[in-house]
Amino acid sequence: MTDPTMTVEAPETVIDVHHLTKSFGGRKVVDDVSMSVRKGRIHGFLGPNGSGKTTTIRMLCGLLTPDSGDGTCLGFDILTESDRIRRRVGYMTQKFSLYQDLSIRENLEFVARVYGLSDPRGKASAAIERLGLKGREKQLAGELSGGWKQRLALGACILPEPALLLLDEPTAGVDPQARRDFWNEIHALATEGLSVLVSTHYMDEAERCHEIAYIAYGKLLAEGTVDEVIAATGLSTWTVSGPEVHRLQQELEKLPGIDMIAPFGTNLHVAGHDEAALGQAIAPYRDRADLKWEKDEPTLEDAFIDLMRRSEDNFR
Ligand SMILES: Nc1ncnc2c1ncn2[C@@H]1O[C@H](COP(=O)(O)OP(=O)(O)OP(=O)(O)O)[C@@H](O)[C@H]1O
Repeated sequence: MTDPTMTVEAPETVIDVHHLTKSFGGRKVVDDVSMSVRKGRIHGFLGPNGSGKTTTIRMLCGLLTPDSGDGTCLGFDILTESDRIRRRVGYMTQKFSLYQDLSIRENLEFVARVYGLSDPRGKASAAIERLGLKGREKQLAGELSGGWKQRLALGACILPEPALLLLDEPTAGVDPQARRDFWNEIHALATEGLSVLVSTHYMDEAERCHEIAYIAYGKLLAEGTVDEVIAATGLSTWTVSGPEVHRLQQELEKLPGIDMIAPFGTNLHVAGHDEAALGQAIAPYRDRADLKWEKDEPTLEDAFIDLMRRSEDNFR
C-alpha cells in the first residue's frame, strides 16, 4: 500500500526554517540559518567545502536534529515530524547508494518494493523510459559511468513521487553533457510542481536555479535570484585585456579601491564596492595603449569571489 501522506498536496512554501544552528565537537558548523523555498522552485545551495550545506540539508529532512531553531518542511515540523518528512522527500547524497551488483531494472524495482509502491515492474519501466535508460536496463549499476549512475540515482529518488528533492552535489565529477541532461530533467520535474534544493559548486548550475543561497562558515551570506545576489554585492566591475595581464593583476591588487580581481581567460575582472575609488585606482592604467578597458556588469562568479573574500575577512 502506498503511504497516504504521499498523496497530500505540498504547501506553497515547502521549506520554511528559522535560526537553525548545529555544532559538532563544540564548533558551530551551521550558524543561525533561515531559509524558505517555494513549491515548484529550484533553490541552489552554494558555498565552499565544509561550509555546512550537507548538515543543513540533513536537518531539513529530519535526519539530523538542530541544536536550536525550528521550522517546517512540506508543512511538517522538522523537530517532531521527521518520519512524515522523510517519506515525502527524495534525498540524493554525494555517495552513490544503490546496489552496484544489481542491474538498473533490479535496483529500481527494489526501491519501488521498499516504498511499498503498487506495480513495481511498471513503475521501474516508467522510470527507465523517463530517464532515457531504455536499452540499458540489464546493465549492472556498478558498471555505469558517473553520469548514468547519477541518472539512475535520480530515477530511484523520484520513484516514490516525492514532493521535494534534496540533492547534495548530484553532478560532482560528471561530464558537462551529462550535467546538462541532468539539469534539463530537474527543470522538467520542477515544471511538474516538484521542489528542489540542490547543492553545487558549479557556477553554470547556480545560474540555472530560480533562487540561490550562499553559505560560508555555517552562515547564510546571500539569498535571492542570481540578479539579486549579484546586485546585493554592490560591485562595480571593469574588464581589462592585454598582454601579461597576470603581471598587471599583481600591481592592481595592492591598490585601494580595488576589492576583487580575478582572471577570466585572457581578461581580468577588476571590481570594487566604491565606484569612484575604483575609477581612481585604475585611472593611471586607462591610457596605456597595450591595455583595453571596458566597463562591465559583475558576474555571479565575481559576486561569489567577493562574498568568499569578505567572509574570510570576517572569520579570520
Ligand atoms: N557528524 C559529524 N561530526 C563531526 N563533524 C561533522 C559531522 N558532519 C559534518 N561535520 C563537519 O561540519 C562541517 C560542515 O560539513 P558539511 O558536510 O555540512 O559541509 P558542506 O558544505 O556540505 O561541504 P562539502 O561542500 O565539502 O560537501 C565540516 O567541517 C565537517 O567536517
